[in-house]
Amino acid sequence: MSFQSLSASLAAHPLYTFIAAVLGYGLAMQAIRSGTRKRNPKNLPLPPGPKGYPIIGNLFDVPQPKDKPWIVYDQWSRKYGDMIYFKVLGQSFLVLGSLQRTTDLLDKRSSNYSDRMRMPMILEMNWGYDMAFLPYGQWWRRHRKAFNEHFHHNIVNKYHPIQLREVRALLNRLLISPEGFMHHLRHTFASTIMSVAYGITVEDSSDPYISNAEEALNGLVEAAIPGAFLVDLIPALLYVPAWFPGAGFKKKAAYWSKINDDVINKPFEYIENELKNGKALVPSVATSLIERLPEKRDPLYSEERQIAQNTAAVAYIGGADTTVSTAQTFFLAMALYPEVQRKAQAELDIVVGPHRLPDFSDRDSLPYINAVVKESMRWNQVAPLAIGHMSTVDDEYDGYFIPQGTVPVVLGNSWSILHDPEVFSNPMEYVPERYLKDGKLDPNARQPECAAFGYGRRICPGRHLSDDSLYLIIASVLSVYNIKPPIDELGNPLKLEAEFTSGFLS
Ligand code: HEM
Repeated sequence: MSFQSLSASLAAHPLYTFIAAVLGYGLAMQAIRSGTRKRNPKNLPLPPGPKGYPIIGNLFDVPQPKDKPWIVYDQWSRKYGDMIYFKVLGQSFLVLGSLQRTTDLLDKRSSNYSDRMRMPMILEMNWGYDMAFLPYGQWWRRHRKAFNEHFHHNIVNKYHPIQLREVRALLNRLLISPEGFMHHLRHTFASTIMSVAYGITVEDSSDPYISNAEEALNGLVEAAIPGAFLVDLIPALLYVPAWFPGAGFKKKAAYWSKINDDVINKPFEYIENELKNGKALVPSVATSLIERLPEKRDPLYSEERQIAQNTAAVAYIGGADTTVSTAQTFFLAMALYPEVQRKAQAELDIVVGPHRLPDFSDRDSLPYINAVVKESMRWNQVAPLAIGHMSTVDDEYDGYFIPQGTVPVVLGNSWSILHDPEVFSNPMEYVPERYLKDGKLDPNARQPECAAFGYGRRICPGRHLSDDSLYLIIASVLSVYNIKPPIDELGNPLKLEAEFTSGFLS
């Protein structure tokens, strides 16, 4: 074989293509980095972090999504400080490990730190409809505005009747089959948010709307931590054929993409058709958005329809899995901390009494219950690294250079912030008393809301709805049930240990 034919057949070999893509990408990123040096005229240092290798950077140091990355970053913070900078294949990451850092950058400079990393895997999975992954700009703003109109602080009380109905149904399901509490909680939130978003009442969790959305979320949990799939770091891999070893991500992406199609289209089209046929529907986010669409011949119609469709789907997707996770945390905490449970029930006995169930009007009179809601948010965060923010221009901060260009993904380590032993003594313990002073909520205590819902202009817009749901579940369940550990065959309580899953949502 001649040298030319050998090199020609090598060039056609997929492994060669792969290696060339990795090296090419690494070299391109090195070139961008040299460009970065030119943009740093004061020659400021980058923030500290683990030293990496040329081209691959810290590829072998970064924790995998299954390894609870927030805990690893928390340990790194002790070595490098509360700003850790590292690179993987040219992509820069900046992990912020304290409230001061997230406030300075993500809140106070949020006009610069509100973009999102382009994640090819997420887009391949058809998540482009979810505003959580949209780049900062006009298209995102239009989505956020449509969403806020239905979920801002002063409007969420219109969903109280749905929340009351669903939480009471939960109490009934818990009575019939208490051992299924994990499933019942999931059903309650899915059903609540389905009613809010589409006005659809879901009788059973095997309902295809719910099972589709849950399957879509399973994919998101796997893929949404930056770097979880190599293709996010080496977008050239998108062009590798699906049969190529290591290109399994393509099959996964195609599967989830189809599921997402159904999540976006099916319930929305159902509501659209029912309205077209003149059916009287329960008012919902979807009906209100559809009724306000411009005429079909209006040039804005198709964009506005897409925003409406995306907004309803995102309400469901953003709301179904997050709050349920915090409610499950609450159940675990009650089984582990009976004394906390007893105090919460004593408060309910005095304020609500034995003849009715608590409702939203009781909330201001239940400081201990409110503290339990807060501690359930803090003890284990649903989204411990929030969602990565990205800067749009170069920045100087505290004597460091923070480059745009290769664009640092800025991860607020909410877990570190809410487990800082200087602020929360014994942070691994579940202690609602941290938020109380003289029997009232202490306004000076650090609130978990400062980090649990993310930061700046991207802060979670569903937080008010979620807070109401959590309060009602916690107050209602504790007013009629005791939560205890399971028992063994001799009737002795099993020893429980708190253990949380890893991934984008914990
Ligand atoms: C315990 C409950 C919840 C938690 C802990 C939570 C947490 C978060 C976090 C950490 C972010 C990322 C913020 C950032 O980028 O800095 C976020 C974004 C978002 N959340 Fe939530 N969330 C919860 C409930 C909900 C609910 C109930 C909804 C919908 C009704 C929702 C809808 C969204 C949306 C649409 C975004 C994207 C915002 C954007 O990128 O502009 N979330 N959430």
